[in-house]
Amino acid sequence: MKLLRAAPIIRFLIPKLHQTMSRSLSTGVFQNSQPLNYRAGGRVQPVDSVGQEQAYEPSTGRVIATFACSGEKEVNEAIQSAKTAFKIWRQKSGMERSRVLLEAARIIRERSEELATMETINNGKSIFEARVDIEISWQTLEYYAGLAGSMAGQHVQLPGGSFGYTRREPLGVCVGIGAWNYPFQIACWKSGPALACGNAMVYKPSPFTPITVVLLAEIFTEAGAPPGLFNVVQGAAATGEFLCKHAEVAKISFTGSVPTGSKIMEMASKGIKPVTLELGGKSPLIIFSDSNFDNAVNGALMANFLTQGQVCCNGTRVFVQRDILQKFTEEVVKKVAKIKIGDPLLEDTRMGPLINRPQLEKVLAFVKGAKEQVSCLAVKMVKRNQTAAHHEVSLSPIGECRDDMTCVKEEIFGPVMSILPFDTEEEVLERANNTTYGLAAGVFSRDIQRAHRVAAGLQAGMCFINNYNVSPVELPFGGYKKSGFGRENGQVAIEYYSQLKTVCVEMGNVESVF
Ligand SMILES: NC(=O)c1ccc[n+]([C@@H]2O[C@H](COP(=O)([O-])OP(=O)(O)OC[C@H]3O[C@@H](n4cnc5c(N)ncnc54)[C@H](O)[C@@H]3O)[C@@H](O)[C@H]2O)c1
Ligand SMILES: O=CCc1c[nH]c2ccc(O)cc12
Repeated sequence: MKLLRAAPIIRFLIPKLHQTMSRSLSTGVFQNSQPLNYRAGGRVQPVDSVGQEQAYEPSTGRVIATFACSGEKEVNEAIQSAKTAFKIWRQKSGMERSRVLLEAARIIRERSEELATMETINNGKSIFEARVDIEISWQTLEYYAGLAGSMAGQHVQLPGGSFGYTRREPLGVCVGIGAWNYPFQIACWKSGPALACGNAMVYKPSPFTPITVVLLAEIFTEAGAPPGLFNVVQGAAATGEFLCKHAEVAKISFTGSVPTGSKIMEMASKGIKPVTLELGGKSPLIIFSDSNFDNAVNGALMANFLTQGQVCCNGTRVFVQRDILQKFTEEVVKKVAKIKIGDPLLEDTRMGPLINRPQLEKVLAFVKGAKEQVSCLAVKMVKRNQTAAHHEVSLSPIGECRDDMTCVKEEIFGPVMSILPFDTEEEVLERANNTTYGLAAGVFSRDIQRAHRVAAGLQAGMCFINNYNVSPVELPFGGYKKSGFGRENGQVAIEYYSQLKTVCVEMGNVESVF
């Protein structure tokens, strides 16, 4: 992961434009006062609703936004708005689309500090990490802007001078449904390739993190996107279902849990809609004793503790070769104890609060269960109660776990690392693959043949060798098995947001057999 310096941002000197969002915000101050739905190029209140949600600032437990969940009529309004924009956008050349995406990327870069601050306030991740998320976000738009101008088909010569060619065409109105752990970034991972291909999008963020995706919508408009190209509806499951069941939606790209992914696929199947499913994981990280020890320890930390451990591809099952197990565990415990937990807007904080209290309770229940399952368990537990209700994090690298423990089998989505000893390559590969998930995996070894052999044998869509949790936009990302299908990022994402038309051209006369 590239680390960013805190750059002074000129935007903060222009309070008129972005008054409510400036980096001068400290924890406990922000209060949303604007509509959080976005369609036809502006913020709107939904025309109907299915209940109400509240979004929190995790580090204080304060309600920062109260909003109506979009009902069926509002969802339809957003889709109609997207349809209108699609008619214009699909006619644009790749280079014209590219210019809009590049301008959006430029604005995001210019407003990075403000966007990162809002992401931190609403999600709880450290400002240090949020800056990286925003950097990856504008890079994503730049990357797909770069591809937009060169999307092309194939020319195929046929007998007698006839020929055929293929055209890569947009799908239409695409729906994006996102999770709360990377609110802004997930919206860019979906909208970047979708818009580059000529589609329009209606996006629904998680009700826990409704704020920053609306800023993205405003940025697209400011960058020159036709009104309605990128729309936002807010809400939870019911709103999501209206989107998935709508007859005029051409594609659904979903990021979230396996159970919800399964429901999305079922709804999409009724309308024969293609889906991309970016789901959960319980990924293995294999550390051989010939690894560079310090890199392996750092890799394990990167694999487990970013965004308070709430990362889909985290390498939470850390298999360590037995001869270095003790040294490795001691070093991890030592380094974990030094992780600076606290107010996520402070410069030196590296770990903020979990997203909310139910998530915290869930994580703590896993840790409690793990302690009960193994008598000689070495649990390093740092628990700091801050003044506010949600500001609590448990860091628990658990020594000498067994494969059959609940905390080893199930996705926890919190800062909990399970350390599992192993002896041989064959054994560890079998154990690493013994899961219904297949999102990511990692291997640390100095033996390059072994590293590549193990990567080839791992049943996971994203494999890291001698690093973990770096996600350059140039590389495709997505799961095997129950972790989903389809890919985000990389050139291949274009295939998931476009359809291929074949045109067959006759240059001679029609010879009828009748
Ligand atoms: N593979 C990836 O890229 C990736 C990235 C981030 C998170 N995740 C996974 O996401 C999960 C955590 O996120 P979460 O708690 O937000 O997941 P979730 O499945 O509860 O919710 C995800 C989104 O789906 C919506 N939703 C819920 N029920 C729905 C329904 N019936 N129809 C339509 N939409 C519905 C939610 O409102 C939210 O916007 C973890 O399992 C994590 O691994 C995966
Ligand atoms: O929580 C998931 C994190 C993640 C890291 N890199 C990528 C790339 C594409 C995604 O859809 C998710 C992720």
